[in-house]
Amino acid sequence: MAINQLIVIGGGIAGLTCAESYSNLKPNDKITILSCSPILKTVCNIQKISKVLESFDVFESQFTDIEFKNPNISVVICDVESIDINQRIIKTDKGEFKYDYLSICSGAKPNLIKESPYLIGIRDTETIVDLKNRLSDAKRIVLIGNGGIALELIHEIKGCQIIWSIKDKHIGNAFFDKDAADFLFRSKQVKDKGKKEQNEKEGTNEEDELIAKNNNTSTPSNSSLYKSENGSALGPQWYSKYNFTTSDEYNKSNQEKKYNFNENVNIQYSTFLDEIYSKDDEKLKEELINNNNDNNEDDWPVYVKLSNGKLYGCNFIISATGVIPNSTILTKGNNSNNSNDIIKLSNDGAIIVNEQMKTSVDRIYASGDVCSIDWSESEVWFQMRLWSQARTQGRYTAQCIANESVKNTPQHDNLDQISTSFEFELFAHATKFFGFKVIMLGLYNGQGLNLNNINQQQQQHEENKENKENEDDIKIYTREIVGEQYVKVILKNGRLIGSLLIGDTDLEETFENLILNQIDLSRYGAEILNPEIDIEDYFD
Ligand SMILES: Cc1cc2nc3c(=O)[nH]c(=O)nc-3n(C[C@H](O)[C@H](O)[C@H](O)COP(=O)(O)OP(=O)(O)OC[C@H]3O[C@@H](n4cnc5c(N)ncnc54)[C@H](O)[C@@H]3O)c2cc1C
Ligand SMILES: NC(=O)C1=CN([C@@H]2O[C@H](COP(=O)(O)OP(=O)(O)OC[C@H]3O[C@@H](n4cnc5c(N)ncnc54)[C@H](O)[C@@H]3O)[C@@H](O)[C@H]2O)C=CC1
Repeated sequence: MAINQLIVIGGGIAGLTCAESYSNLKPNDKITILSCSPILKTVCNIQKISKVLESFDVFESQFTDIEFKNPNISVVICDVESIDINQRIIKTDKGEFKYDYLSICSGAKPNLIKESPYLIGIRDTETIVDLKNRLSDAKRIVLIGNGGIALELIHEIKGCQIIWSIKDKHIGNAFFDKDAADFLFRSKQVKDKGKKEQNEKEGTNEEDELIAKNNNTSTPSNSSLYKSENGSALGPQWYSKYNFTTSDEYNKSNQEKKYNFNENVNIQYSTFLDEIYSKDDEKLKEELINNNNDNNEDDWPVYVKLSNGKLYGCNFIISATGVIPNSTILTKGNNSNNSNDIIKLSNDGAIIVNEQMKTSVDRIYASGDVCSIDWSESEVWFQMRLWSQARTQGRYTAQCIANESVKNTPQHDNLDQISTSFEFELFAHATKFFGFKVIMLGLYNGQGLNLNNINQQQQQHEENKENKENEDDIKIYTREIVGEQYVKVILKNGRLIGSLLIGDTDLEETFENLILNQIDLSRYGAEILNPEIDIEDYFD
């Protein structure tokens, strides 16, 4: 029986899941993980929320723990430089490695909008340590971006002013439409107010909680040995381990000024970052003369000019503006940047894989943030660069490689099936924003539908307080209790195709079943969201 050598590049969630799943499927094969970070990401405490939704914790494991647990896995800490696809050799700073099969799980890095020593991105533990250090004496920062990281940071960073520049008209555009974003925004204010009142009543304050939280902060590990490379992406609720209060505020035990979201966050809607000026930049002097100087009474190390002409001095800038897939390890030396390129990439630079997670090169597979998937035939699944998808893809890739390796051999019939393409049938994501549980199912935001129609319909909904059918036979129903929960469903031709659930709604399992079963719900109309009715009774 031939023993295959599988090489996995990357020790993030996709890489480790791929390596461990393959190890279970083919315990006699050899697996080598090449990672520039000695800290690998493992998943623990997996809890099934529904058929497709699960929550889990992500732990940082030493590579020696992984080798101990899986005798056929070895880990080499190295920097992969390029891949000779003809000789099937991987070139690294620690020498060359030959593979029979290769799984590229090299993740992504922050897409920084400008180069500046005052501008940082957030990805791994190291970048968080940098953020924490910079915050310790910061009075004002500028946050650019309106996606997952920005939403988390705006909720967590306390004690300094944040100028939040977003290119959209509402917050959280990467995840939410205006309706849902407004709900979150208003609910956060209600929640903050309630918390403040309760604290005052009980004589506790936010600082006590933060001190407790800070005491629990584990020593951050050095996640990457290579300065030029990033470590693995942080885990769910990564921020709960850290306290992002500036020491200035934090150390004043009897401070008068309490944190207040409205006062501390200045949102600049529909703006882009135009320029960054260091304080001794000649052009800055001109800008300061021309600009209304109200925002800049202090002397700041760096200044930011936004597209609306406003100039803000600040201590530093966070660019939370998406990611760039780490695909150059495969393209280097293989692509020449023309249409005949051997390695097929998507527009955003990710490695395109087919329905077997195989790249355009034989024996090379890819999964997680580095890959691009557009083969799913399901109308209600789409790719987003998330933990849950990286895990599913890593497992499915292991299955595909194992299937391929036993093709036309007697072992074929004995191979376990731990994953199928069914895992790409329904988009499902469970997370938390502003302290609220958030569940996204299917086309929860009307992705790929005629959004103008949907938006118009939502406007009508606001004006008329009733939903109307549009040309595409798409109906959107929403219900909300400010500060508690928000429920949105999207129906196409009477069938549920997406749902967004914020707060403890207990509806995830029911709606997931309704999307998967594609039952015609037309006759229920808006009743589908009537809280007096137990919707499950209808469909038992
Ligand atoms: C701050 C933050 C918060 C997030 N929060 C959530 C969340 O709440 N929920 C959610 O679902 N998703 C979240 N995500 C997204 C999620 O973390 C990623 O989608 C997921 O971790 C991707 O996993 P991956 O294994 O593909 O990549 P990564 O975790 O980036 O791992 C890539 C690995 O490849 C290695 N590597 C890269 N280049 C090389 C090289 N040349 N040589 C050797 N090794 C290399 C890296 O060291 C790393 O080990 C968050 C992301 C960030 C940055
Ligand atoms: N709870 C969760 O599920 C979380 C998931 N993540 C994931 O981590 C990854 C990284 O997060 P983010 O960086 O927040 O990416 P993101 O994709 O969530 O959001 C990127 C944001 O940057 C904006 N943007 C892009 N280019 C810009 C430019 N030039 N100027 C101004 N704005 C620009 C986009 O409009 C968008 O609002 C994403 O894949 C995200 O899905 C991150 C945090 C939390």
